[in-house]
Amino acid sequence: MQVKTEAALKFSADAIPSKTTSTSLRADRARATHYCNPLHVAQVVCHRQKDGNAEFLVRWQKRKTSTIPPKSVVSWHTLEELSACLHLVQEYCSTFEAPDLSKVGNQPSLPAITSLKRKKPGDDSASRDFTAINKAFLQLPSPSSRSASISSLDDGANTLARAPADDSWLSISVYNGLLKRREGWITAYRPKRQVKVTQINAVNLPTHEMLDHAALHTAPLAAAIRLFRDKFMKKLQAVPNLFLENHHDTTTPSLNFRFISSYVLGTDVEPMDPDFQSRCTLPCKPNMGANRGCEYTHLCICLDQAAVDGERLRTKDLAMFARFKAGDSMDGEVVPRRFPYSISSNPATPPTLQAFYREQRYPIYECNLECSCGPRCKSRLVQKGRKVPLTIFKTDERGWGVKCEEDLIRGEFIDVYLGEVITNAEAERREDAAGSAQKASYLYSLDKFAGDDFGDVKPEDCYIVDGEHMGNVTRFMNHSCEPNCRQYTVSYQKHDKKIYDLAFFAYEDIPKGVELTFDYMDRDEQEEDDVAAQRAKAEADPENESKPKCGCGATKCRGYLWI
Ligand SMILES: C[S@@+](CC[C@H](N)C(=O)[O-])C[C@H]1O[C@@H](n2cnc3c(N)ncnc32)[C@H](O)[C@@H]1O
Repeated sequence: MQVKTEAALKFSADAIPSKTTSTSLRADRARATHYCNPLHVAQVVCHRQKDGNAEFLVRWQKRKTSTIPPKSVVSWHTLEELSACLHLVQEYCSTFEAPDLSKVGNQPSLPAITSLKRKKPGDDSASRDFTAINKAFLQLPSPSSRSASISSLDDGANTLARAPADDSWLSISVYNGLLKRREGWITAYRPKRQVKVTQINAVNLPTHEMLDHAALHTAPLAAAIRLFRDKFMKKLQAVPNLFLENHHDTTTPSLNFRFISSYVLGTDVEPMDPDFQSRCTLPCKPNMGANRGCEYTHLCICLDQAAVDGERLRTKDLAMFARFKAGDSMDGEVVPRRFPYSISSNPATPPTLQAFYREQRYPIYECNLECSCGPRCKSRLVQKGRKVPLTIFKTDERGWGVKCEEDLIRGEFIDVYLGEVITNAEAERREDAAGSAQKASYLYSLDKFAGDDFGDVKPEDCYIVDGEHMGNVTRFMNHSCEPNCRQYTVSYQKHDKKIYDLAFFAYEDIPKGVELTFDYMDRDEQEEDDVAAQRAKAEADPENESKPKCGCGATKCRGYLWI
């Protein structure tokens, strides 16, 4: 049996087994206890080619309680050792230009890739320039205190860079000795025999030499890219009727994303007490209405807050109809109400959102688990989940997008937006942490009822859905100023104005394969001239300079995403 030695943990190049021969398999096993824990890895900084394989330079999280000299420790690791942190390797690899598909094919299992190129700064939102990497890597002291002489870590454990005379050097040096596993952490280790701990200055990590080497040796990244794809496909397989398509490059959506099937409630997010759940009782009963659901449009308590059916009210009570037309509130009045969905007698035709709801954006109240009606009730649709087959696909210039594999008819339900439900304060904290980098945004406010007539939900108390790291397919839907889908509020618990569903319906007939989009600002339709004037004004305003530009290409494009 292979005995684990401290030498095996050395983070010089020689310590990393790279070939799976019978002896190196044993070596792999010996290293198995040193698989990198994602909680301890801060960032993947650079890569190099070693014996034809890629190795990645990893920066470890700083250990608050550590008294061991290095405040930042880096080490080289194989893909295998980084198998639990592949999303960090993927983030690093996204700083390289995707390879030409005509050379590498587009199969789920990719052949070796030879044309990866380091992206030029500003190529797209995912690209980072090297200065940015360096800055993120260390909280740098002022440039004047940096060492003028930087050695490459490629030189191995004996590299010693000349340090500047001031004390700042201590906090920026990188221990380059042995690593040891201690209390679940991988820490720098100073063997007793070792008289002098070798350190290198890490002010400019990755060094220019490392960057040059990485730019020249991109071929081994093909193995990493293949792994990203395989791992994402595994996540996708757990979601019915969902596919991935990429005819542009070999990238895969972020591995730091988990598909979920319902909201995940964050800290301090409280759903309403189920005891206050309003529900329909008698005369509603399961499977009434010729097996097509509830027919009690003026008695069902669940329709209390539904839209008033003006046409039927006119035939029933002219005086009341006049009040309704004059804009009086019909809350609490026994009047005919409208079911939100039309159910066709043809089972091949999907249910659709009634025109009134589609145009007026009236909140939809569906029956809930406590209701007396059965599963066929007309007021149950969104809660039954997505039925249409969707594909996440790579767009020309807007990252990933979503399309449907079948024709959609106007008013057809697509899916809800899911994610982690967080407080406003937490959303602000996350936005601040993301900084000014032009990152994609996945925050969706649950503010439909903020400042409504009852005034019981203040804007600052609204919750926010964050779909960045957990969510579902709709988190990949892009914005258009002339969208073909719209988002509607769907509630099961009428009194809970803070947690409800954000449901997407087709706003027009959408042929199969057309990208599904919605308006991130949820604006009503405007005249073309008004939009053009608005766009010209926005473009002239220096405050908008750093705002993300819209690439929807619509005639009525407002120019910016959030404007
Ligand atoms: C909810 S995500 C949509 C999915 C995203 N494309 C992706 O690849 O993950 C929102 C982000 O997508 C990009 N995006 C969406 N619509 C866009 C548009 N019309 N023009 C430019 N970028 C857009 C922006 O980066 C935005 O912050």
